[in-house]
Amino acid sequence: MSNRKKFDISAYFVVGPENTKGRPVEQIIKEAIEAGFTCVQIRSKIATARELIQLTDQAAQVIAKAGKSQDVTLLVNDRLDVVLAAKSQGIKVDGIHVGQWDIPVDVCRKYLGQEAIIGLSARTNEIFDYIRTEDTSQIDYFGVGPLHETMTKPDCGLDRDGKVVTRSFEEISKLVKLSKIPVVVGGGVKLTDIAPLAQTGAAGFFVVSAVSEADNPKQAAAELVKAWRLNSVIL
Ligand SMILES: Cc1ncc(COP(=O)(O)OP(=O)(O)O)c(N)n1
Ligand SMILES: Cc1nc(C(=O)O)sc1CCOP(=O)(O)O
Ligand SMILES: [Mg+2]
Repeated sequence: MSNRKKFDISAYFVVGPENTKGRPVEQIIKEAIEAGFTCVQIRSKIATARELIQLTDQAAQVIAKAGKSQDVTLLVNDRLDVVLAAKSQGIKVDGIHVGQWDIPVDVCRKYLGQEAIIGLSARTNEIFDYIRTEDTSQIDYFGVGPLHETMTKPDCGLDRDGKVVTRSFEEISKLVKLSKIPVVVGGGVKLTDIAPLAQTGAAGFFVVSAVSEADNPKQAAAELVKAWRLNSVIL
């Protein structure tokens, strides 16, 4: 199912070793997947390239052991080099997530090919401009946020004055209606956000800490997935 025509970003887990309170990343990924998460992004600002390749390998193996290689999408944040190295080692990684200041989408597409899944994030108001002015045909989804200020990524949503600008459900609904590609929303997302978020028509939510820092990650993940399924307007 993880190809450009059919992939599921409804419950999207972003994680790296700095997010797990010292617990093994692969164990928490395993629990998130068992609980029904549909997409995993390996994201670390401290891990080396070799560590990121290893984490990607571990995630791919966990997904395969759960029998979900065709159902759960595995992406790497920022690092085209890591995706290429992982693929060259035979690791099943489906694509990359980049921001507007990262490796450009056309370069990712050139090296990863037409089958790869490429997500792009930007601040919501920039995405409105992006949708109006740019060709989005090479992008598979937009990652949008922050819904709330978050310690996981303190620099997200910063405006020119250094103030964090968060996104309203109304803005997200508007963006979802305008966008030709799916929109996944994150940034401080907690269980209580899932129902109103699902009602915006977004394709999904992404979280780091709501799962990775939970006392019981599997239970936290299961509650998020259940809430999304109960409230989603997308069938
Ligand atoms: C699904 C998703 N959406 C947004 C982001 C943020 O990407 P970016 O702005 O490039 O910031 P970093 O994650 O690289 O710090 C994301 N990673 N995933
Ligand atoms: C990786 C990332 N991107 C964001 C954005 O708004 O673009 S917020 C974010 C981190 C989200 O972590 P948590 O679920 O712990 O708040
Ligand atoms: Mg980035």
